[in-house]
Amino acid sequence: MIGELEEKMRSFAEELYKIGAVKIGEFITKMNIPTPIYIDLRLIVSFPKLIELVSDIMVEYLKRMPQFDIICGVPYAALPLASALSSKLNIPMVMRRKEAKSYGMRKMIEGVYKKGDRCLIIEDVVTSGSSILETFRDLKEVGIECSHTLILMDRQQGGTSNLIKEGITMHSLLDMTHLLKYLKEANYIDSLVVDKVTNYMATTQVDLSSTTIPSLNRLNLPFTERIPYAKNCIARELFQIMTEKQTNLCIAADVTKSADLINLANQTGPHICLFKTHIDILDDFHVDVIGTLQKIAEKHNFLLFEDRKFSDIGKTAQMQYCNGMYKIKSWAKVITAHSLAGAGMLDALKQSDNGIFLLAEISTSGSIIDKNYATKTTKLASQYPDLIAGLVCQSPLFLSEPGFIQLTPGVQLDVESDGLGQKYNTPSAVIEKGADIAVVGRGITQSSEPAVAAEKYKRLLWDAYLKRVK
Ligand SMILES: O=c1ccn([C@@H]2O[C@H](COP(=O)(O)O)[C@@H](O)[C@H]2O)c(=O)[nH]1
Repeated sequence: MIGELEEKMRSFAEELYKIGAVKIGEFITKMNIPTPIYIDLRLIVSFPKLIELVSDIMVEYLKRMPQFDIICGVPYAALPLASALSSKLNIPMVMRRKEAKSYGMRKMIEGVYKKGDRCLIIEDVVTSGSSILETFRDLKEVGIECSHTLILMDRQQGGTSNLIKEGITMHSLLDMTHLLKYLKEANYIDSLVVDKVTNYMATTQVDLSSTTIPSLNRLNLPFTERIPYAKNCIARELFQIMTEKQTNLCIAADVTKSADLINLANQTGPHICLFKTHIDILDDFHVDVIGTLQKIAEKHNFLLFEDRKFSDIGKTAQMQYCNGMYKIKSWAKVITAHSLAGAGMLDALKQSDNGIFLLAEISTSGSIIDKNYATKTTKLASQYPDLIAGLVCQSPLFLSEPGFIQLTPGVQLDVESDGLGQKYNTPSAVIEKGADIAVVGRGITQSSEPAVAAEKYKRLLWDAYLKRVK
């Protein structure tokens, strides 16, 4: 920090808080570490006056630094800052691509430069410094020299020392200690938050030379701790419901009469987090059934889930989802899809408030799905974290992605198969094999007392989950 710029930085810190760029809560960093504070400086593009203020401060700061021939912003968040600075100082800018183009010159650095040019790297927020190093390496590759970086905000978690090891001096306008100080003095945060963040910074220093990035195993994490990792709204809601109701039971309500379906929802409602339907097996479907199910779902706090297993080209899948007599989109926020049609179909099914469980494995003997298909499905899911709530599978395919949910069907006590290929496991066996939510159908629907059976499955599944996360 530089003394005379302090007042400007204080008002900058307060402005950041006012526009919502400083968030207090539970978040996940790029390094997959939970954090109680998140700084989102990408927001400032929407506040031209703030860009103006910060680029003025940068210009002041640069008066004390060596001369540079070019400026490069770390993509993408720092690009508007670098470009504002470039025009204020009349120093040319170059741009680093995140990925090389698949056509043309395949250049990683765009713009006009020559070997030996001295470049100043601009970044918004630094935790470990890893993003600056990626940019630095690409610039070095084409002969551009960089030994300084000017950043807006240092989270003080090891960035300075990681960069200096590579010969880069980091200059920051603001650091976490000062941000907390200014916000506390302006009464935006209290000392509890200051202590929590300070303690967090002290215990989460990142040394890039020795770091194996902390890998998380979702099987050991309680559902509440997985909420911040979940990017899909339905996954977050399910973690919440499961925790509140202490149930990870999904009923497969495979009955063919509407009255039976409604009875099942009423009886099992208190014990389930998801009510899974195959709406097209009802002999007497009428839209009123949906309204009734919605009321019961609201009363007992569970979600309606249509196991439609979409698998067609995008356009057809979209019509199957939105149109026809079932109008699935209007009531089932949770649906299933096969992964075989790929990204186009997922784009077609995407809504802002829905969640898809992708089928990576199937619980029936003789299935032609193999390991390769399951792995590709997992990969596809990671490309759509906003849309995918989880995977339908029989084994723990994704361990280090705690934001996804493993949904496992084929669960029944005392029965191994149904004679038509379905394979069953016990509640404790599926939880051990990574299930977060277990689907039980005939184990409940064919019981003489579905409510009692549901309660029993609920207890067995929840106990097995508690044992796993202990
Ligand atoms: O791999 C899968 C995917 C989906 N299911 C569905 O789950 C239920 C299972 O019912 P049970 O009576 O418990 O056998 C059913 O609706 C299937 O369509 C599955 O079994 N396996």
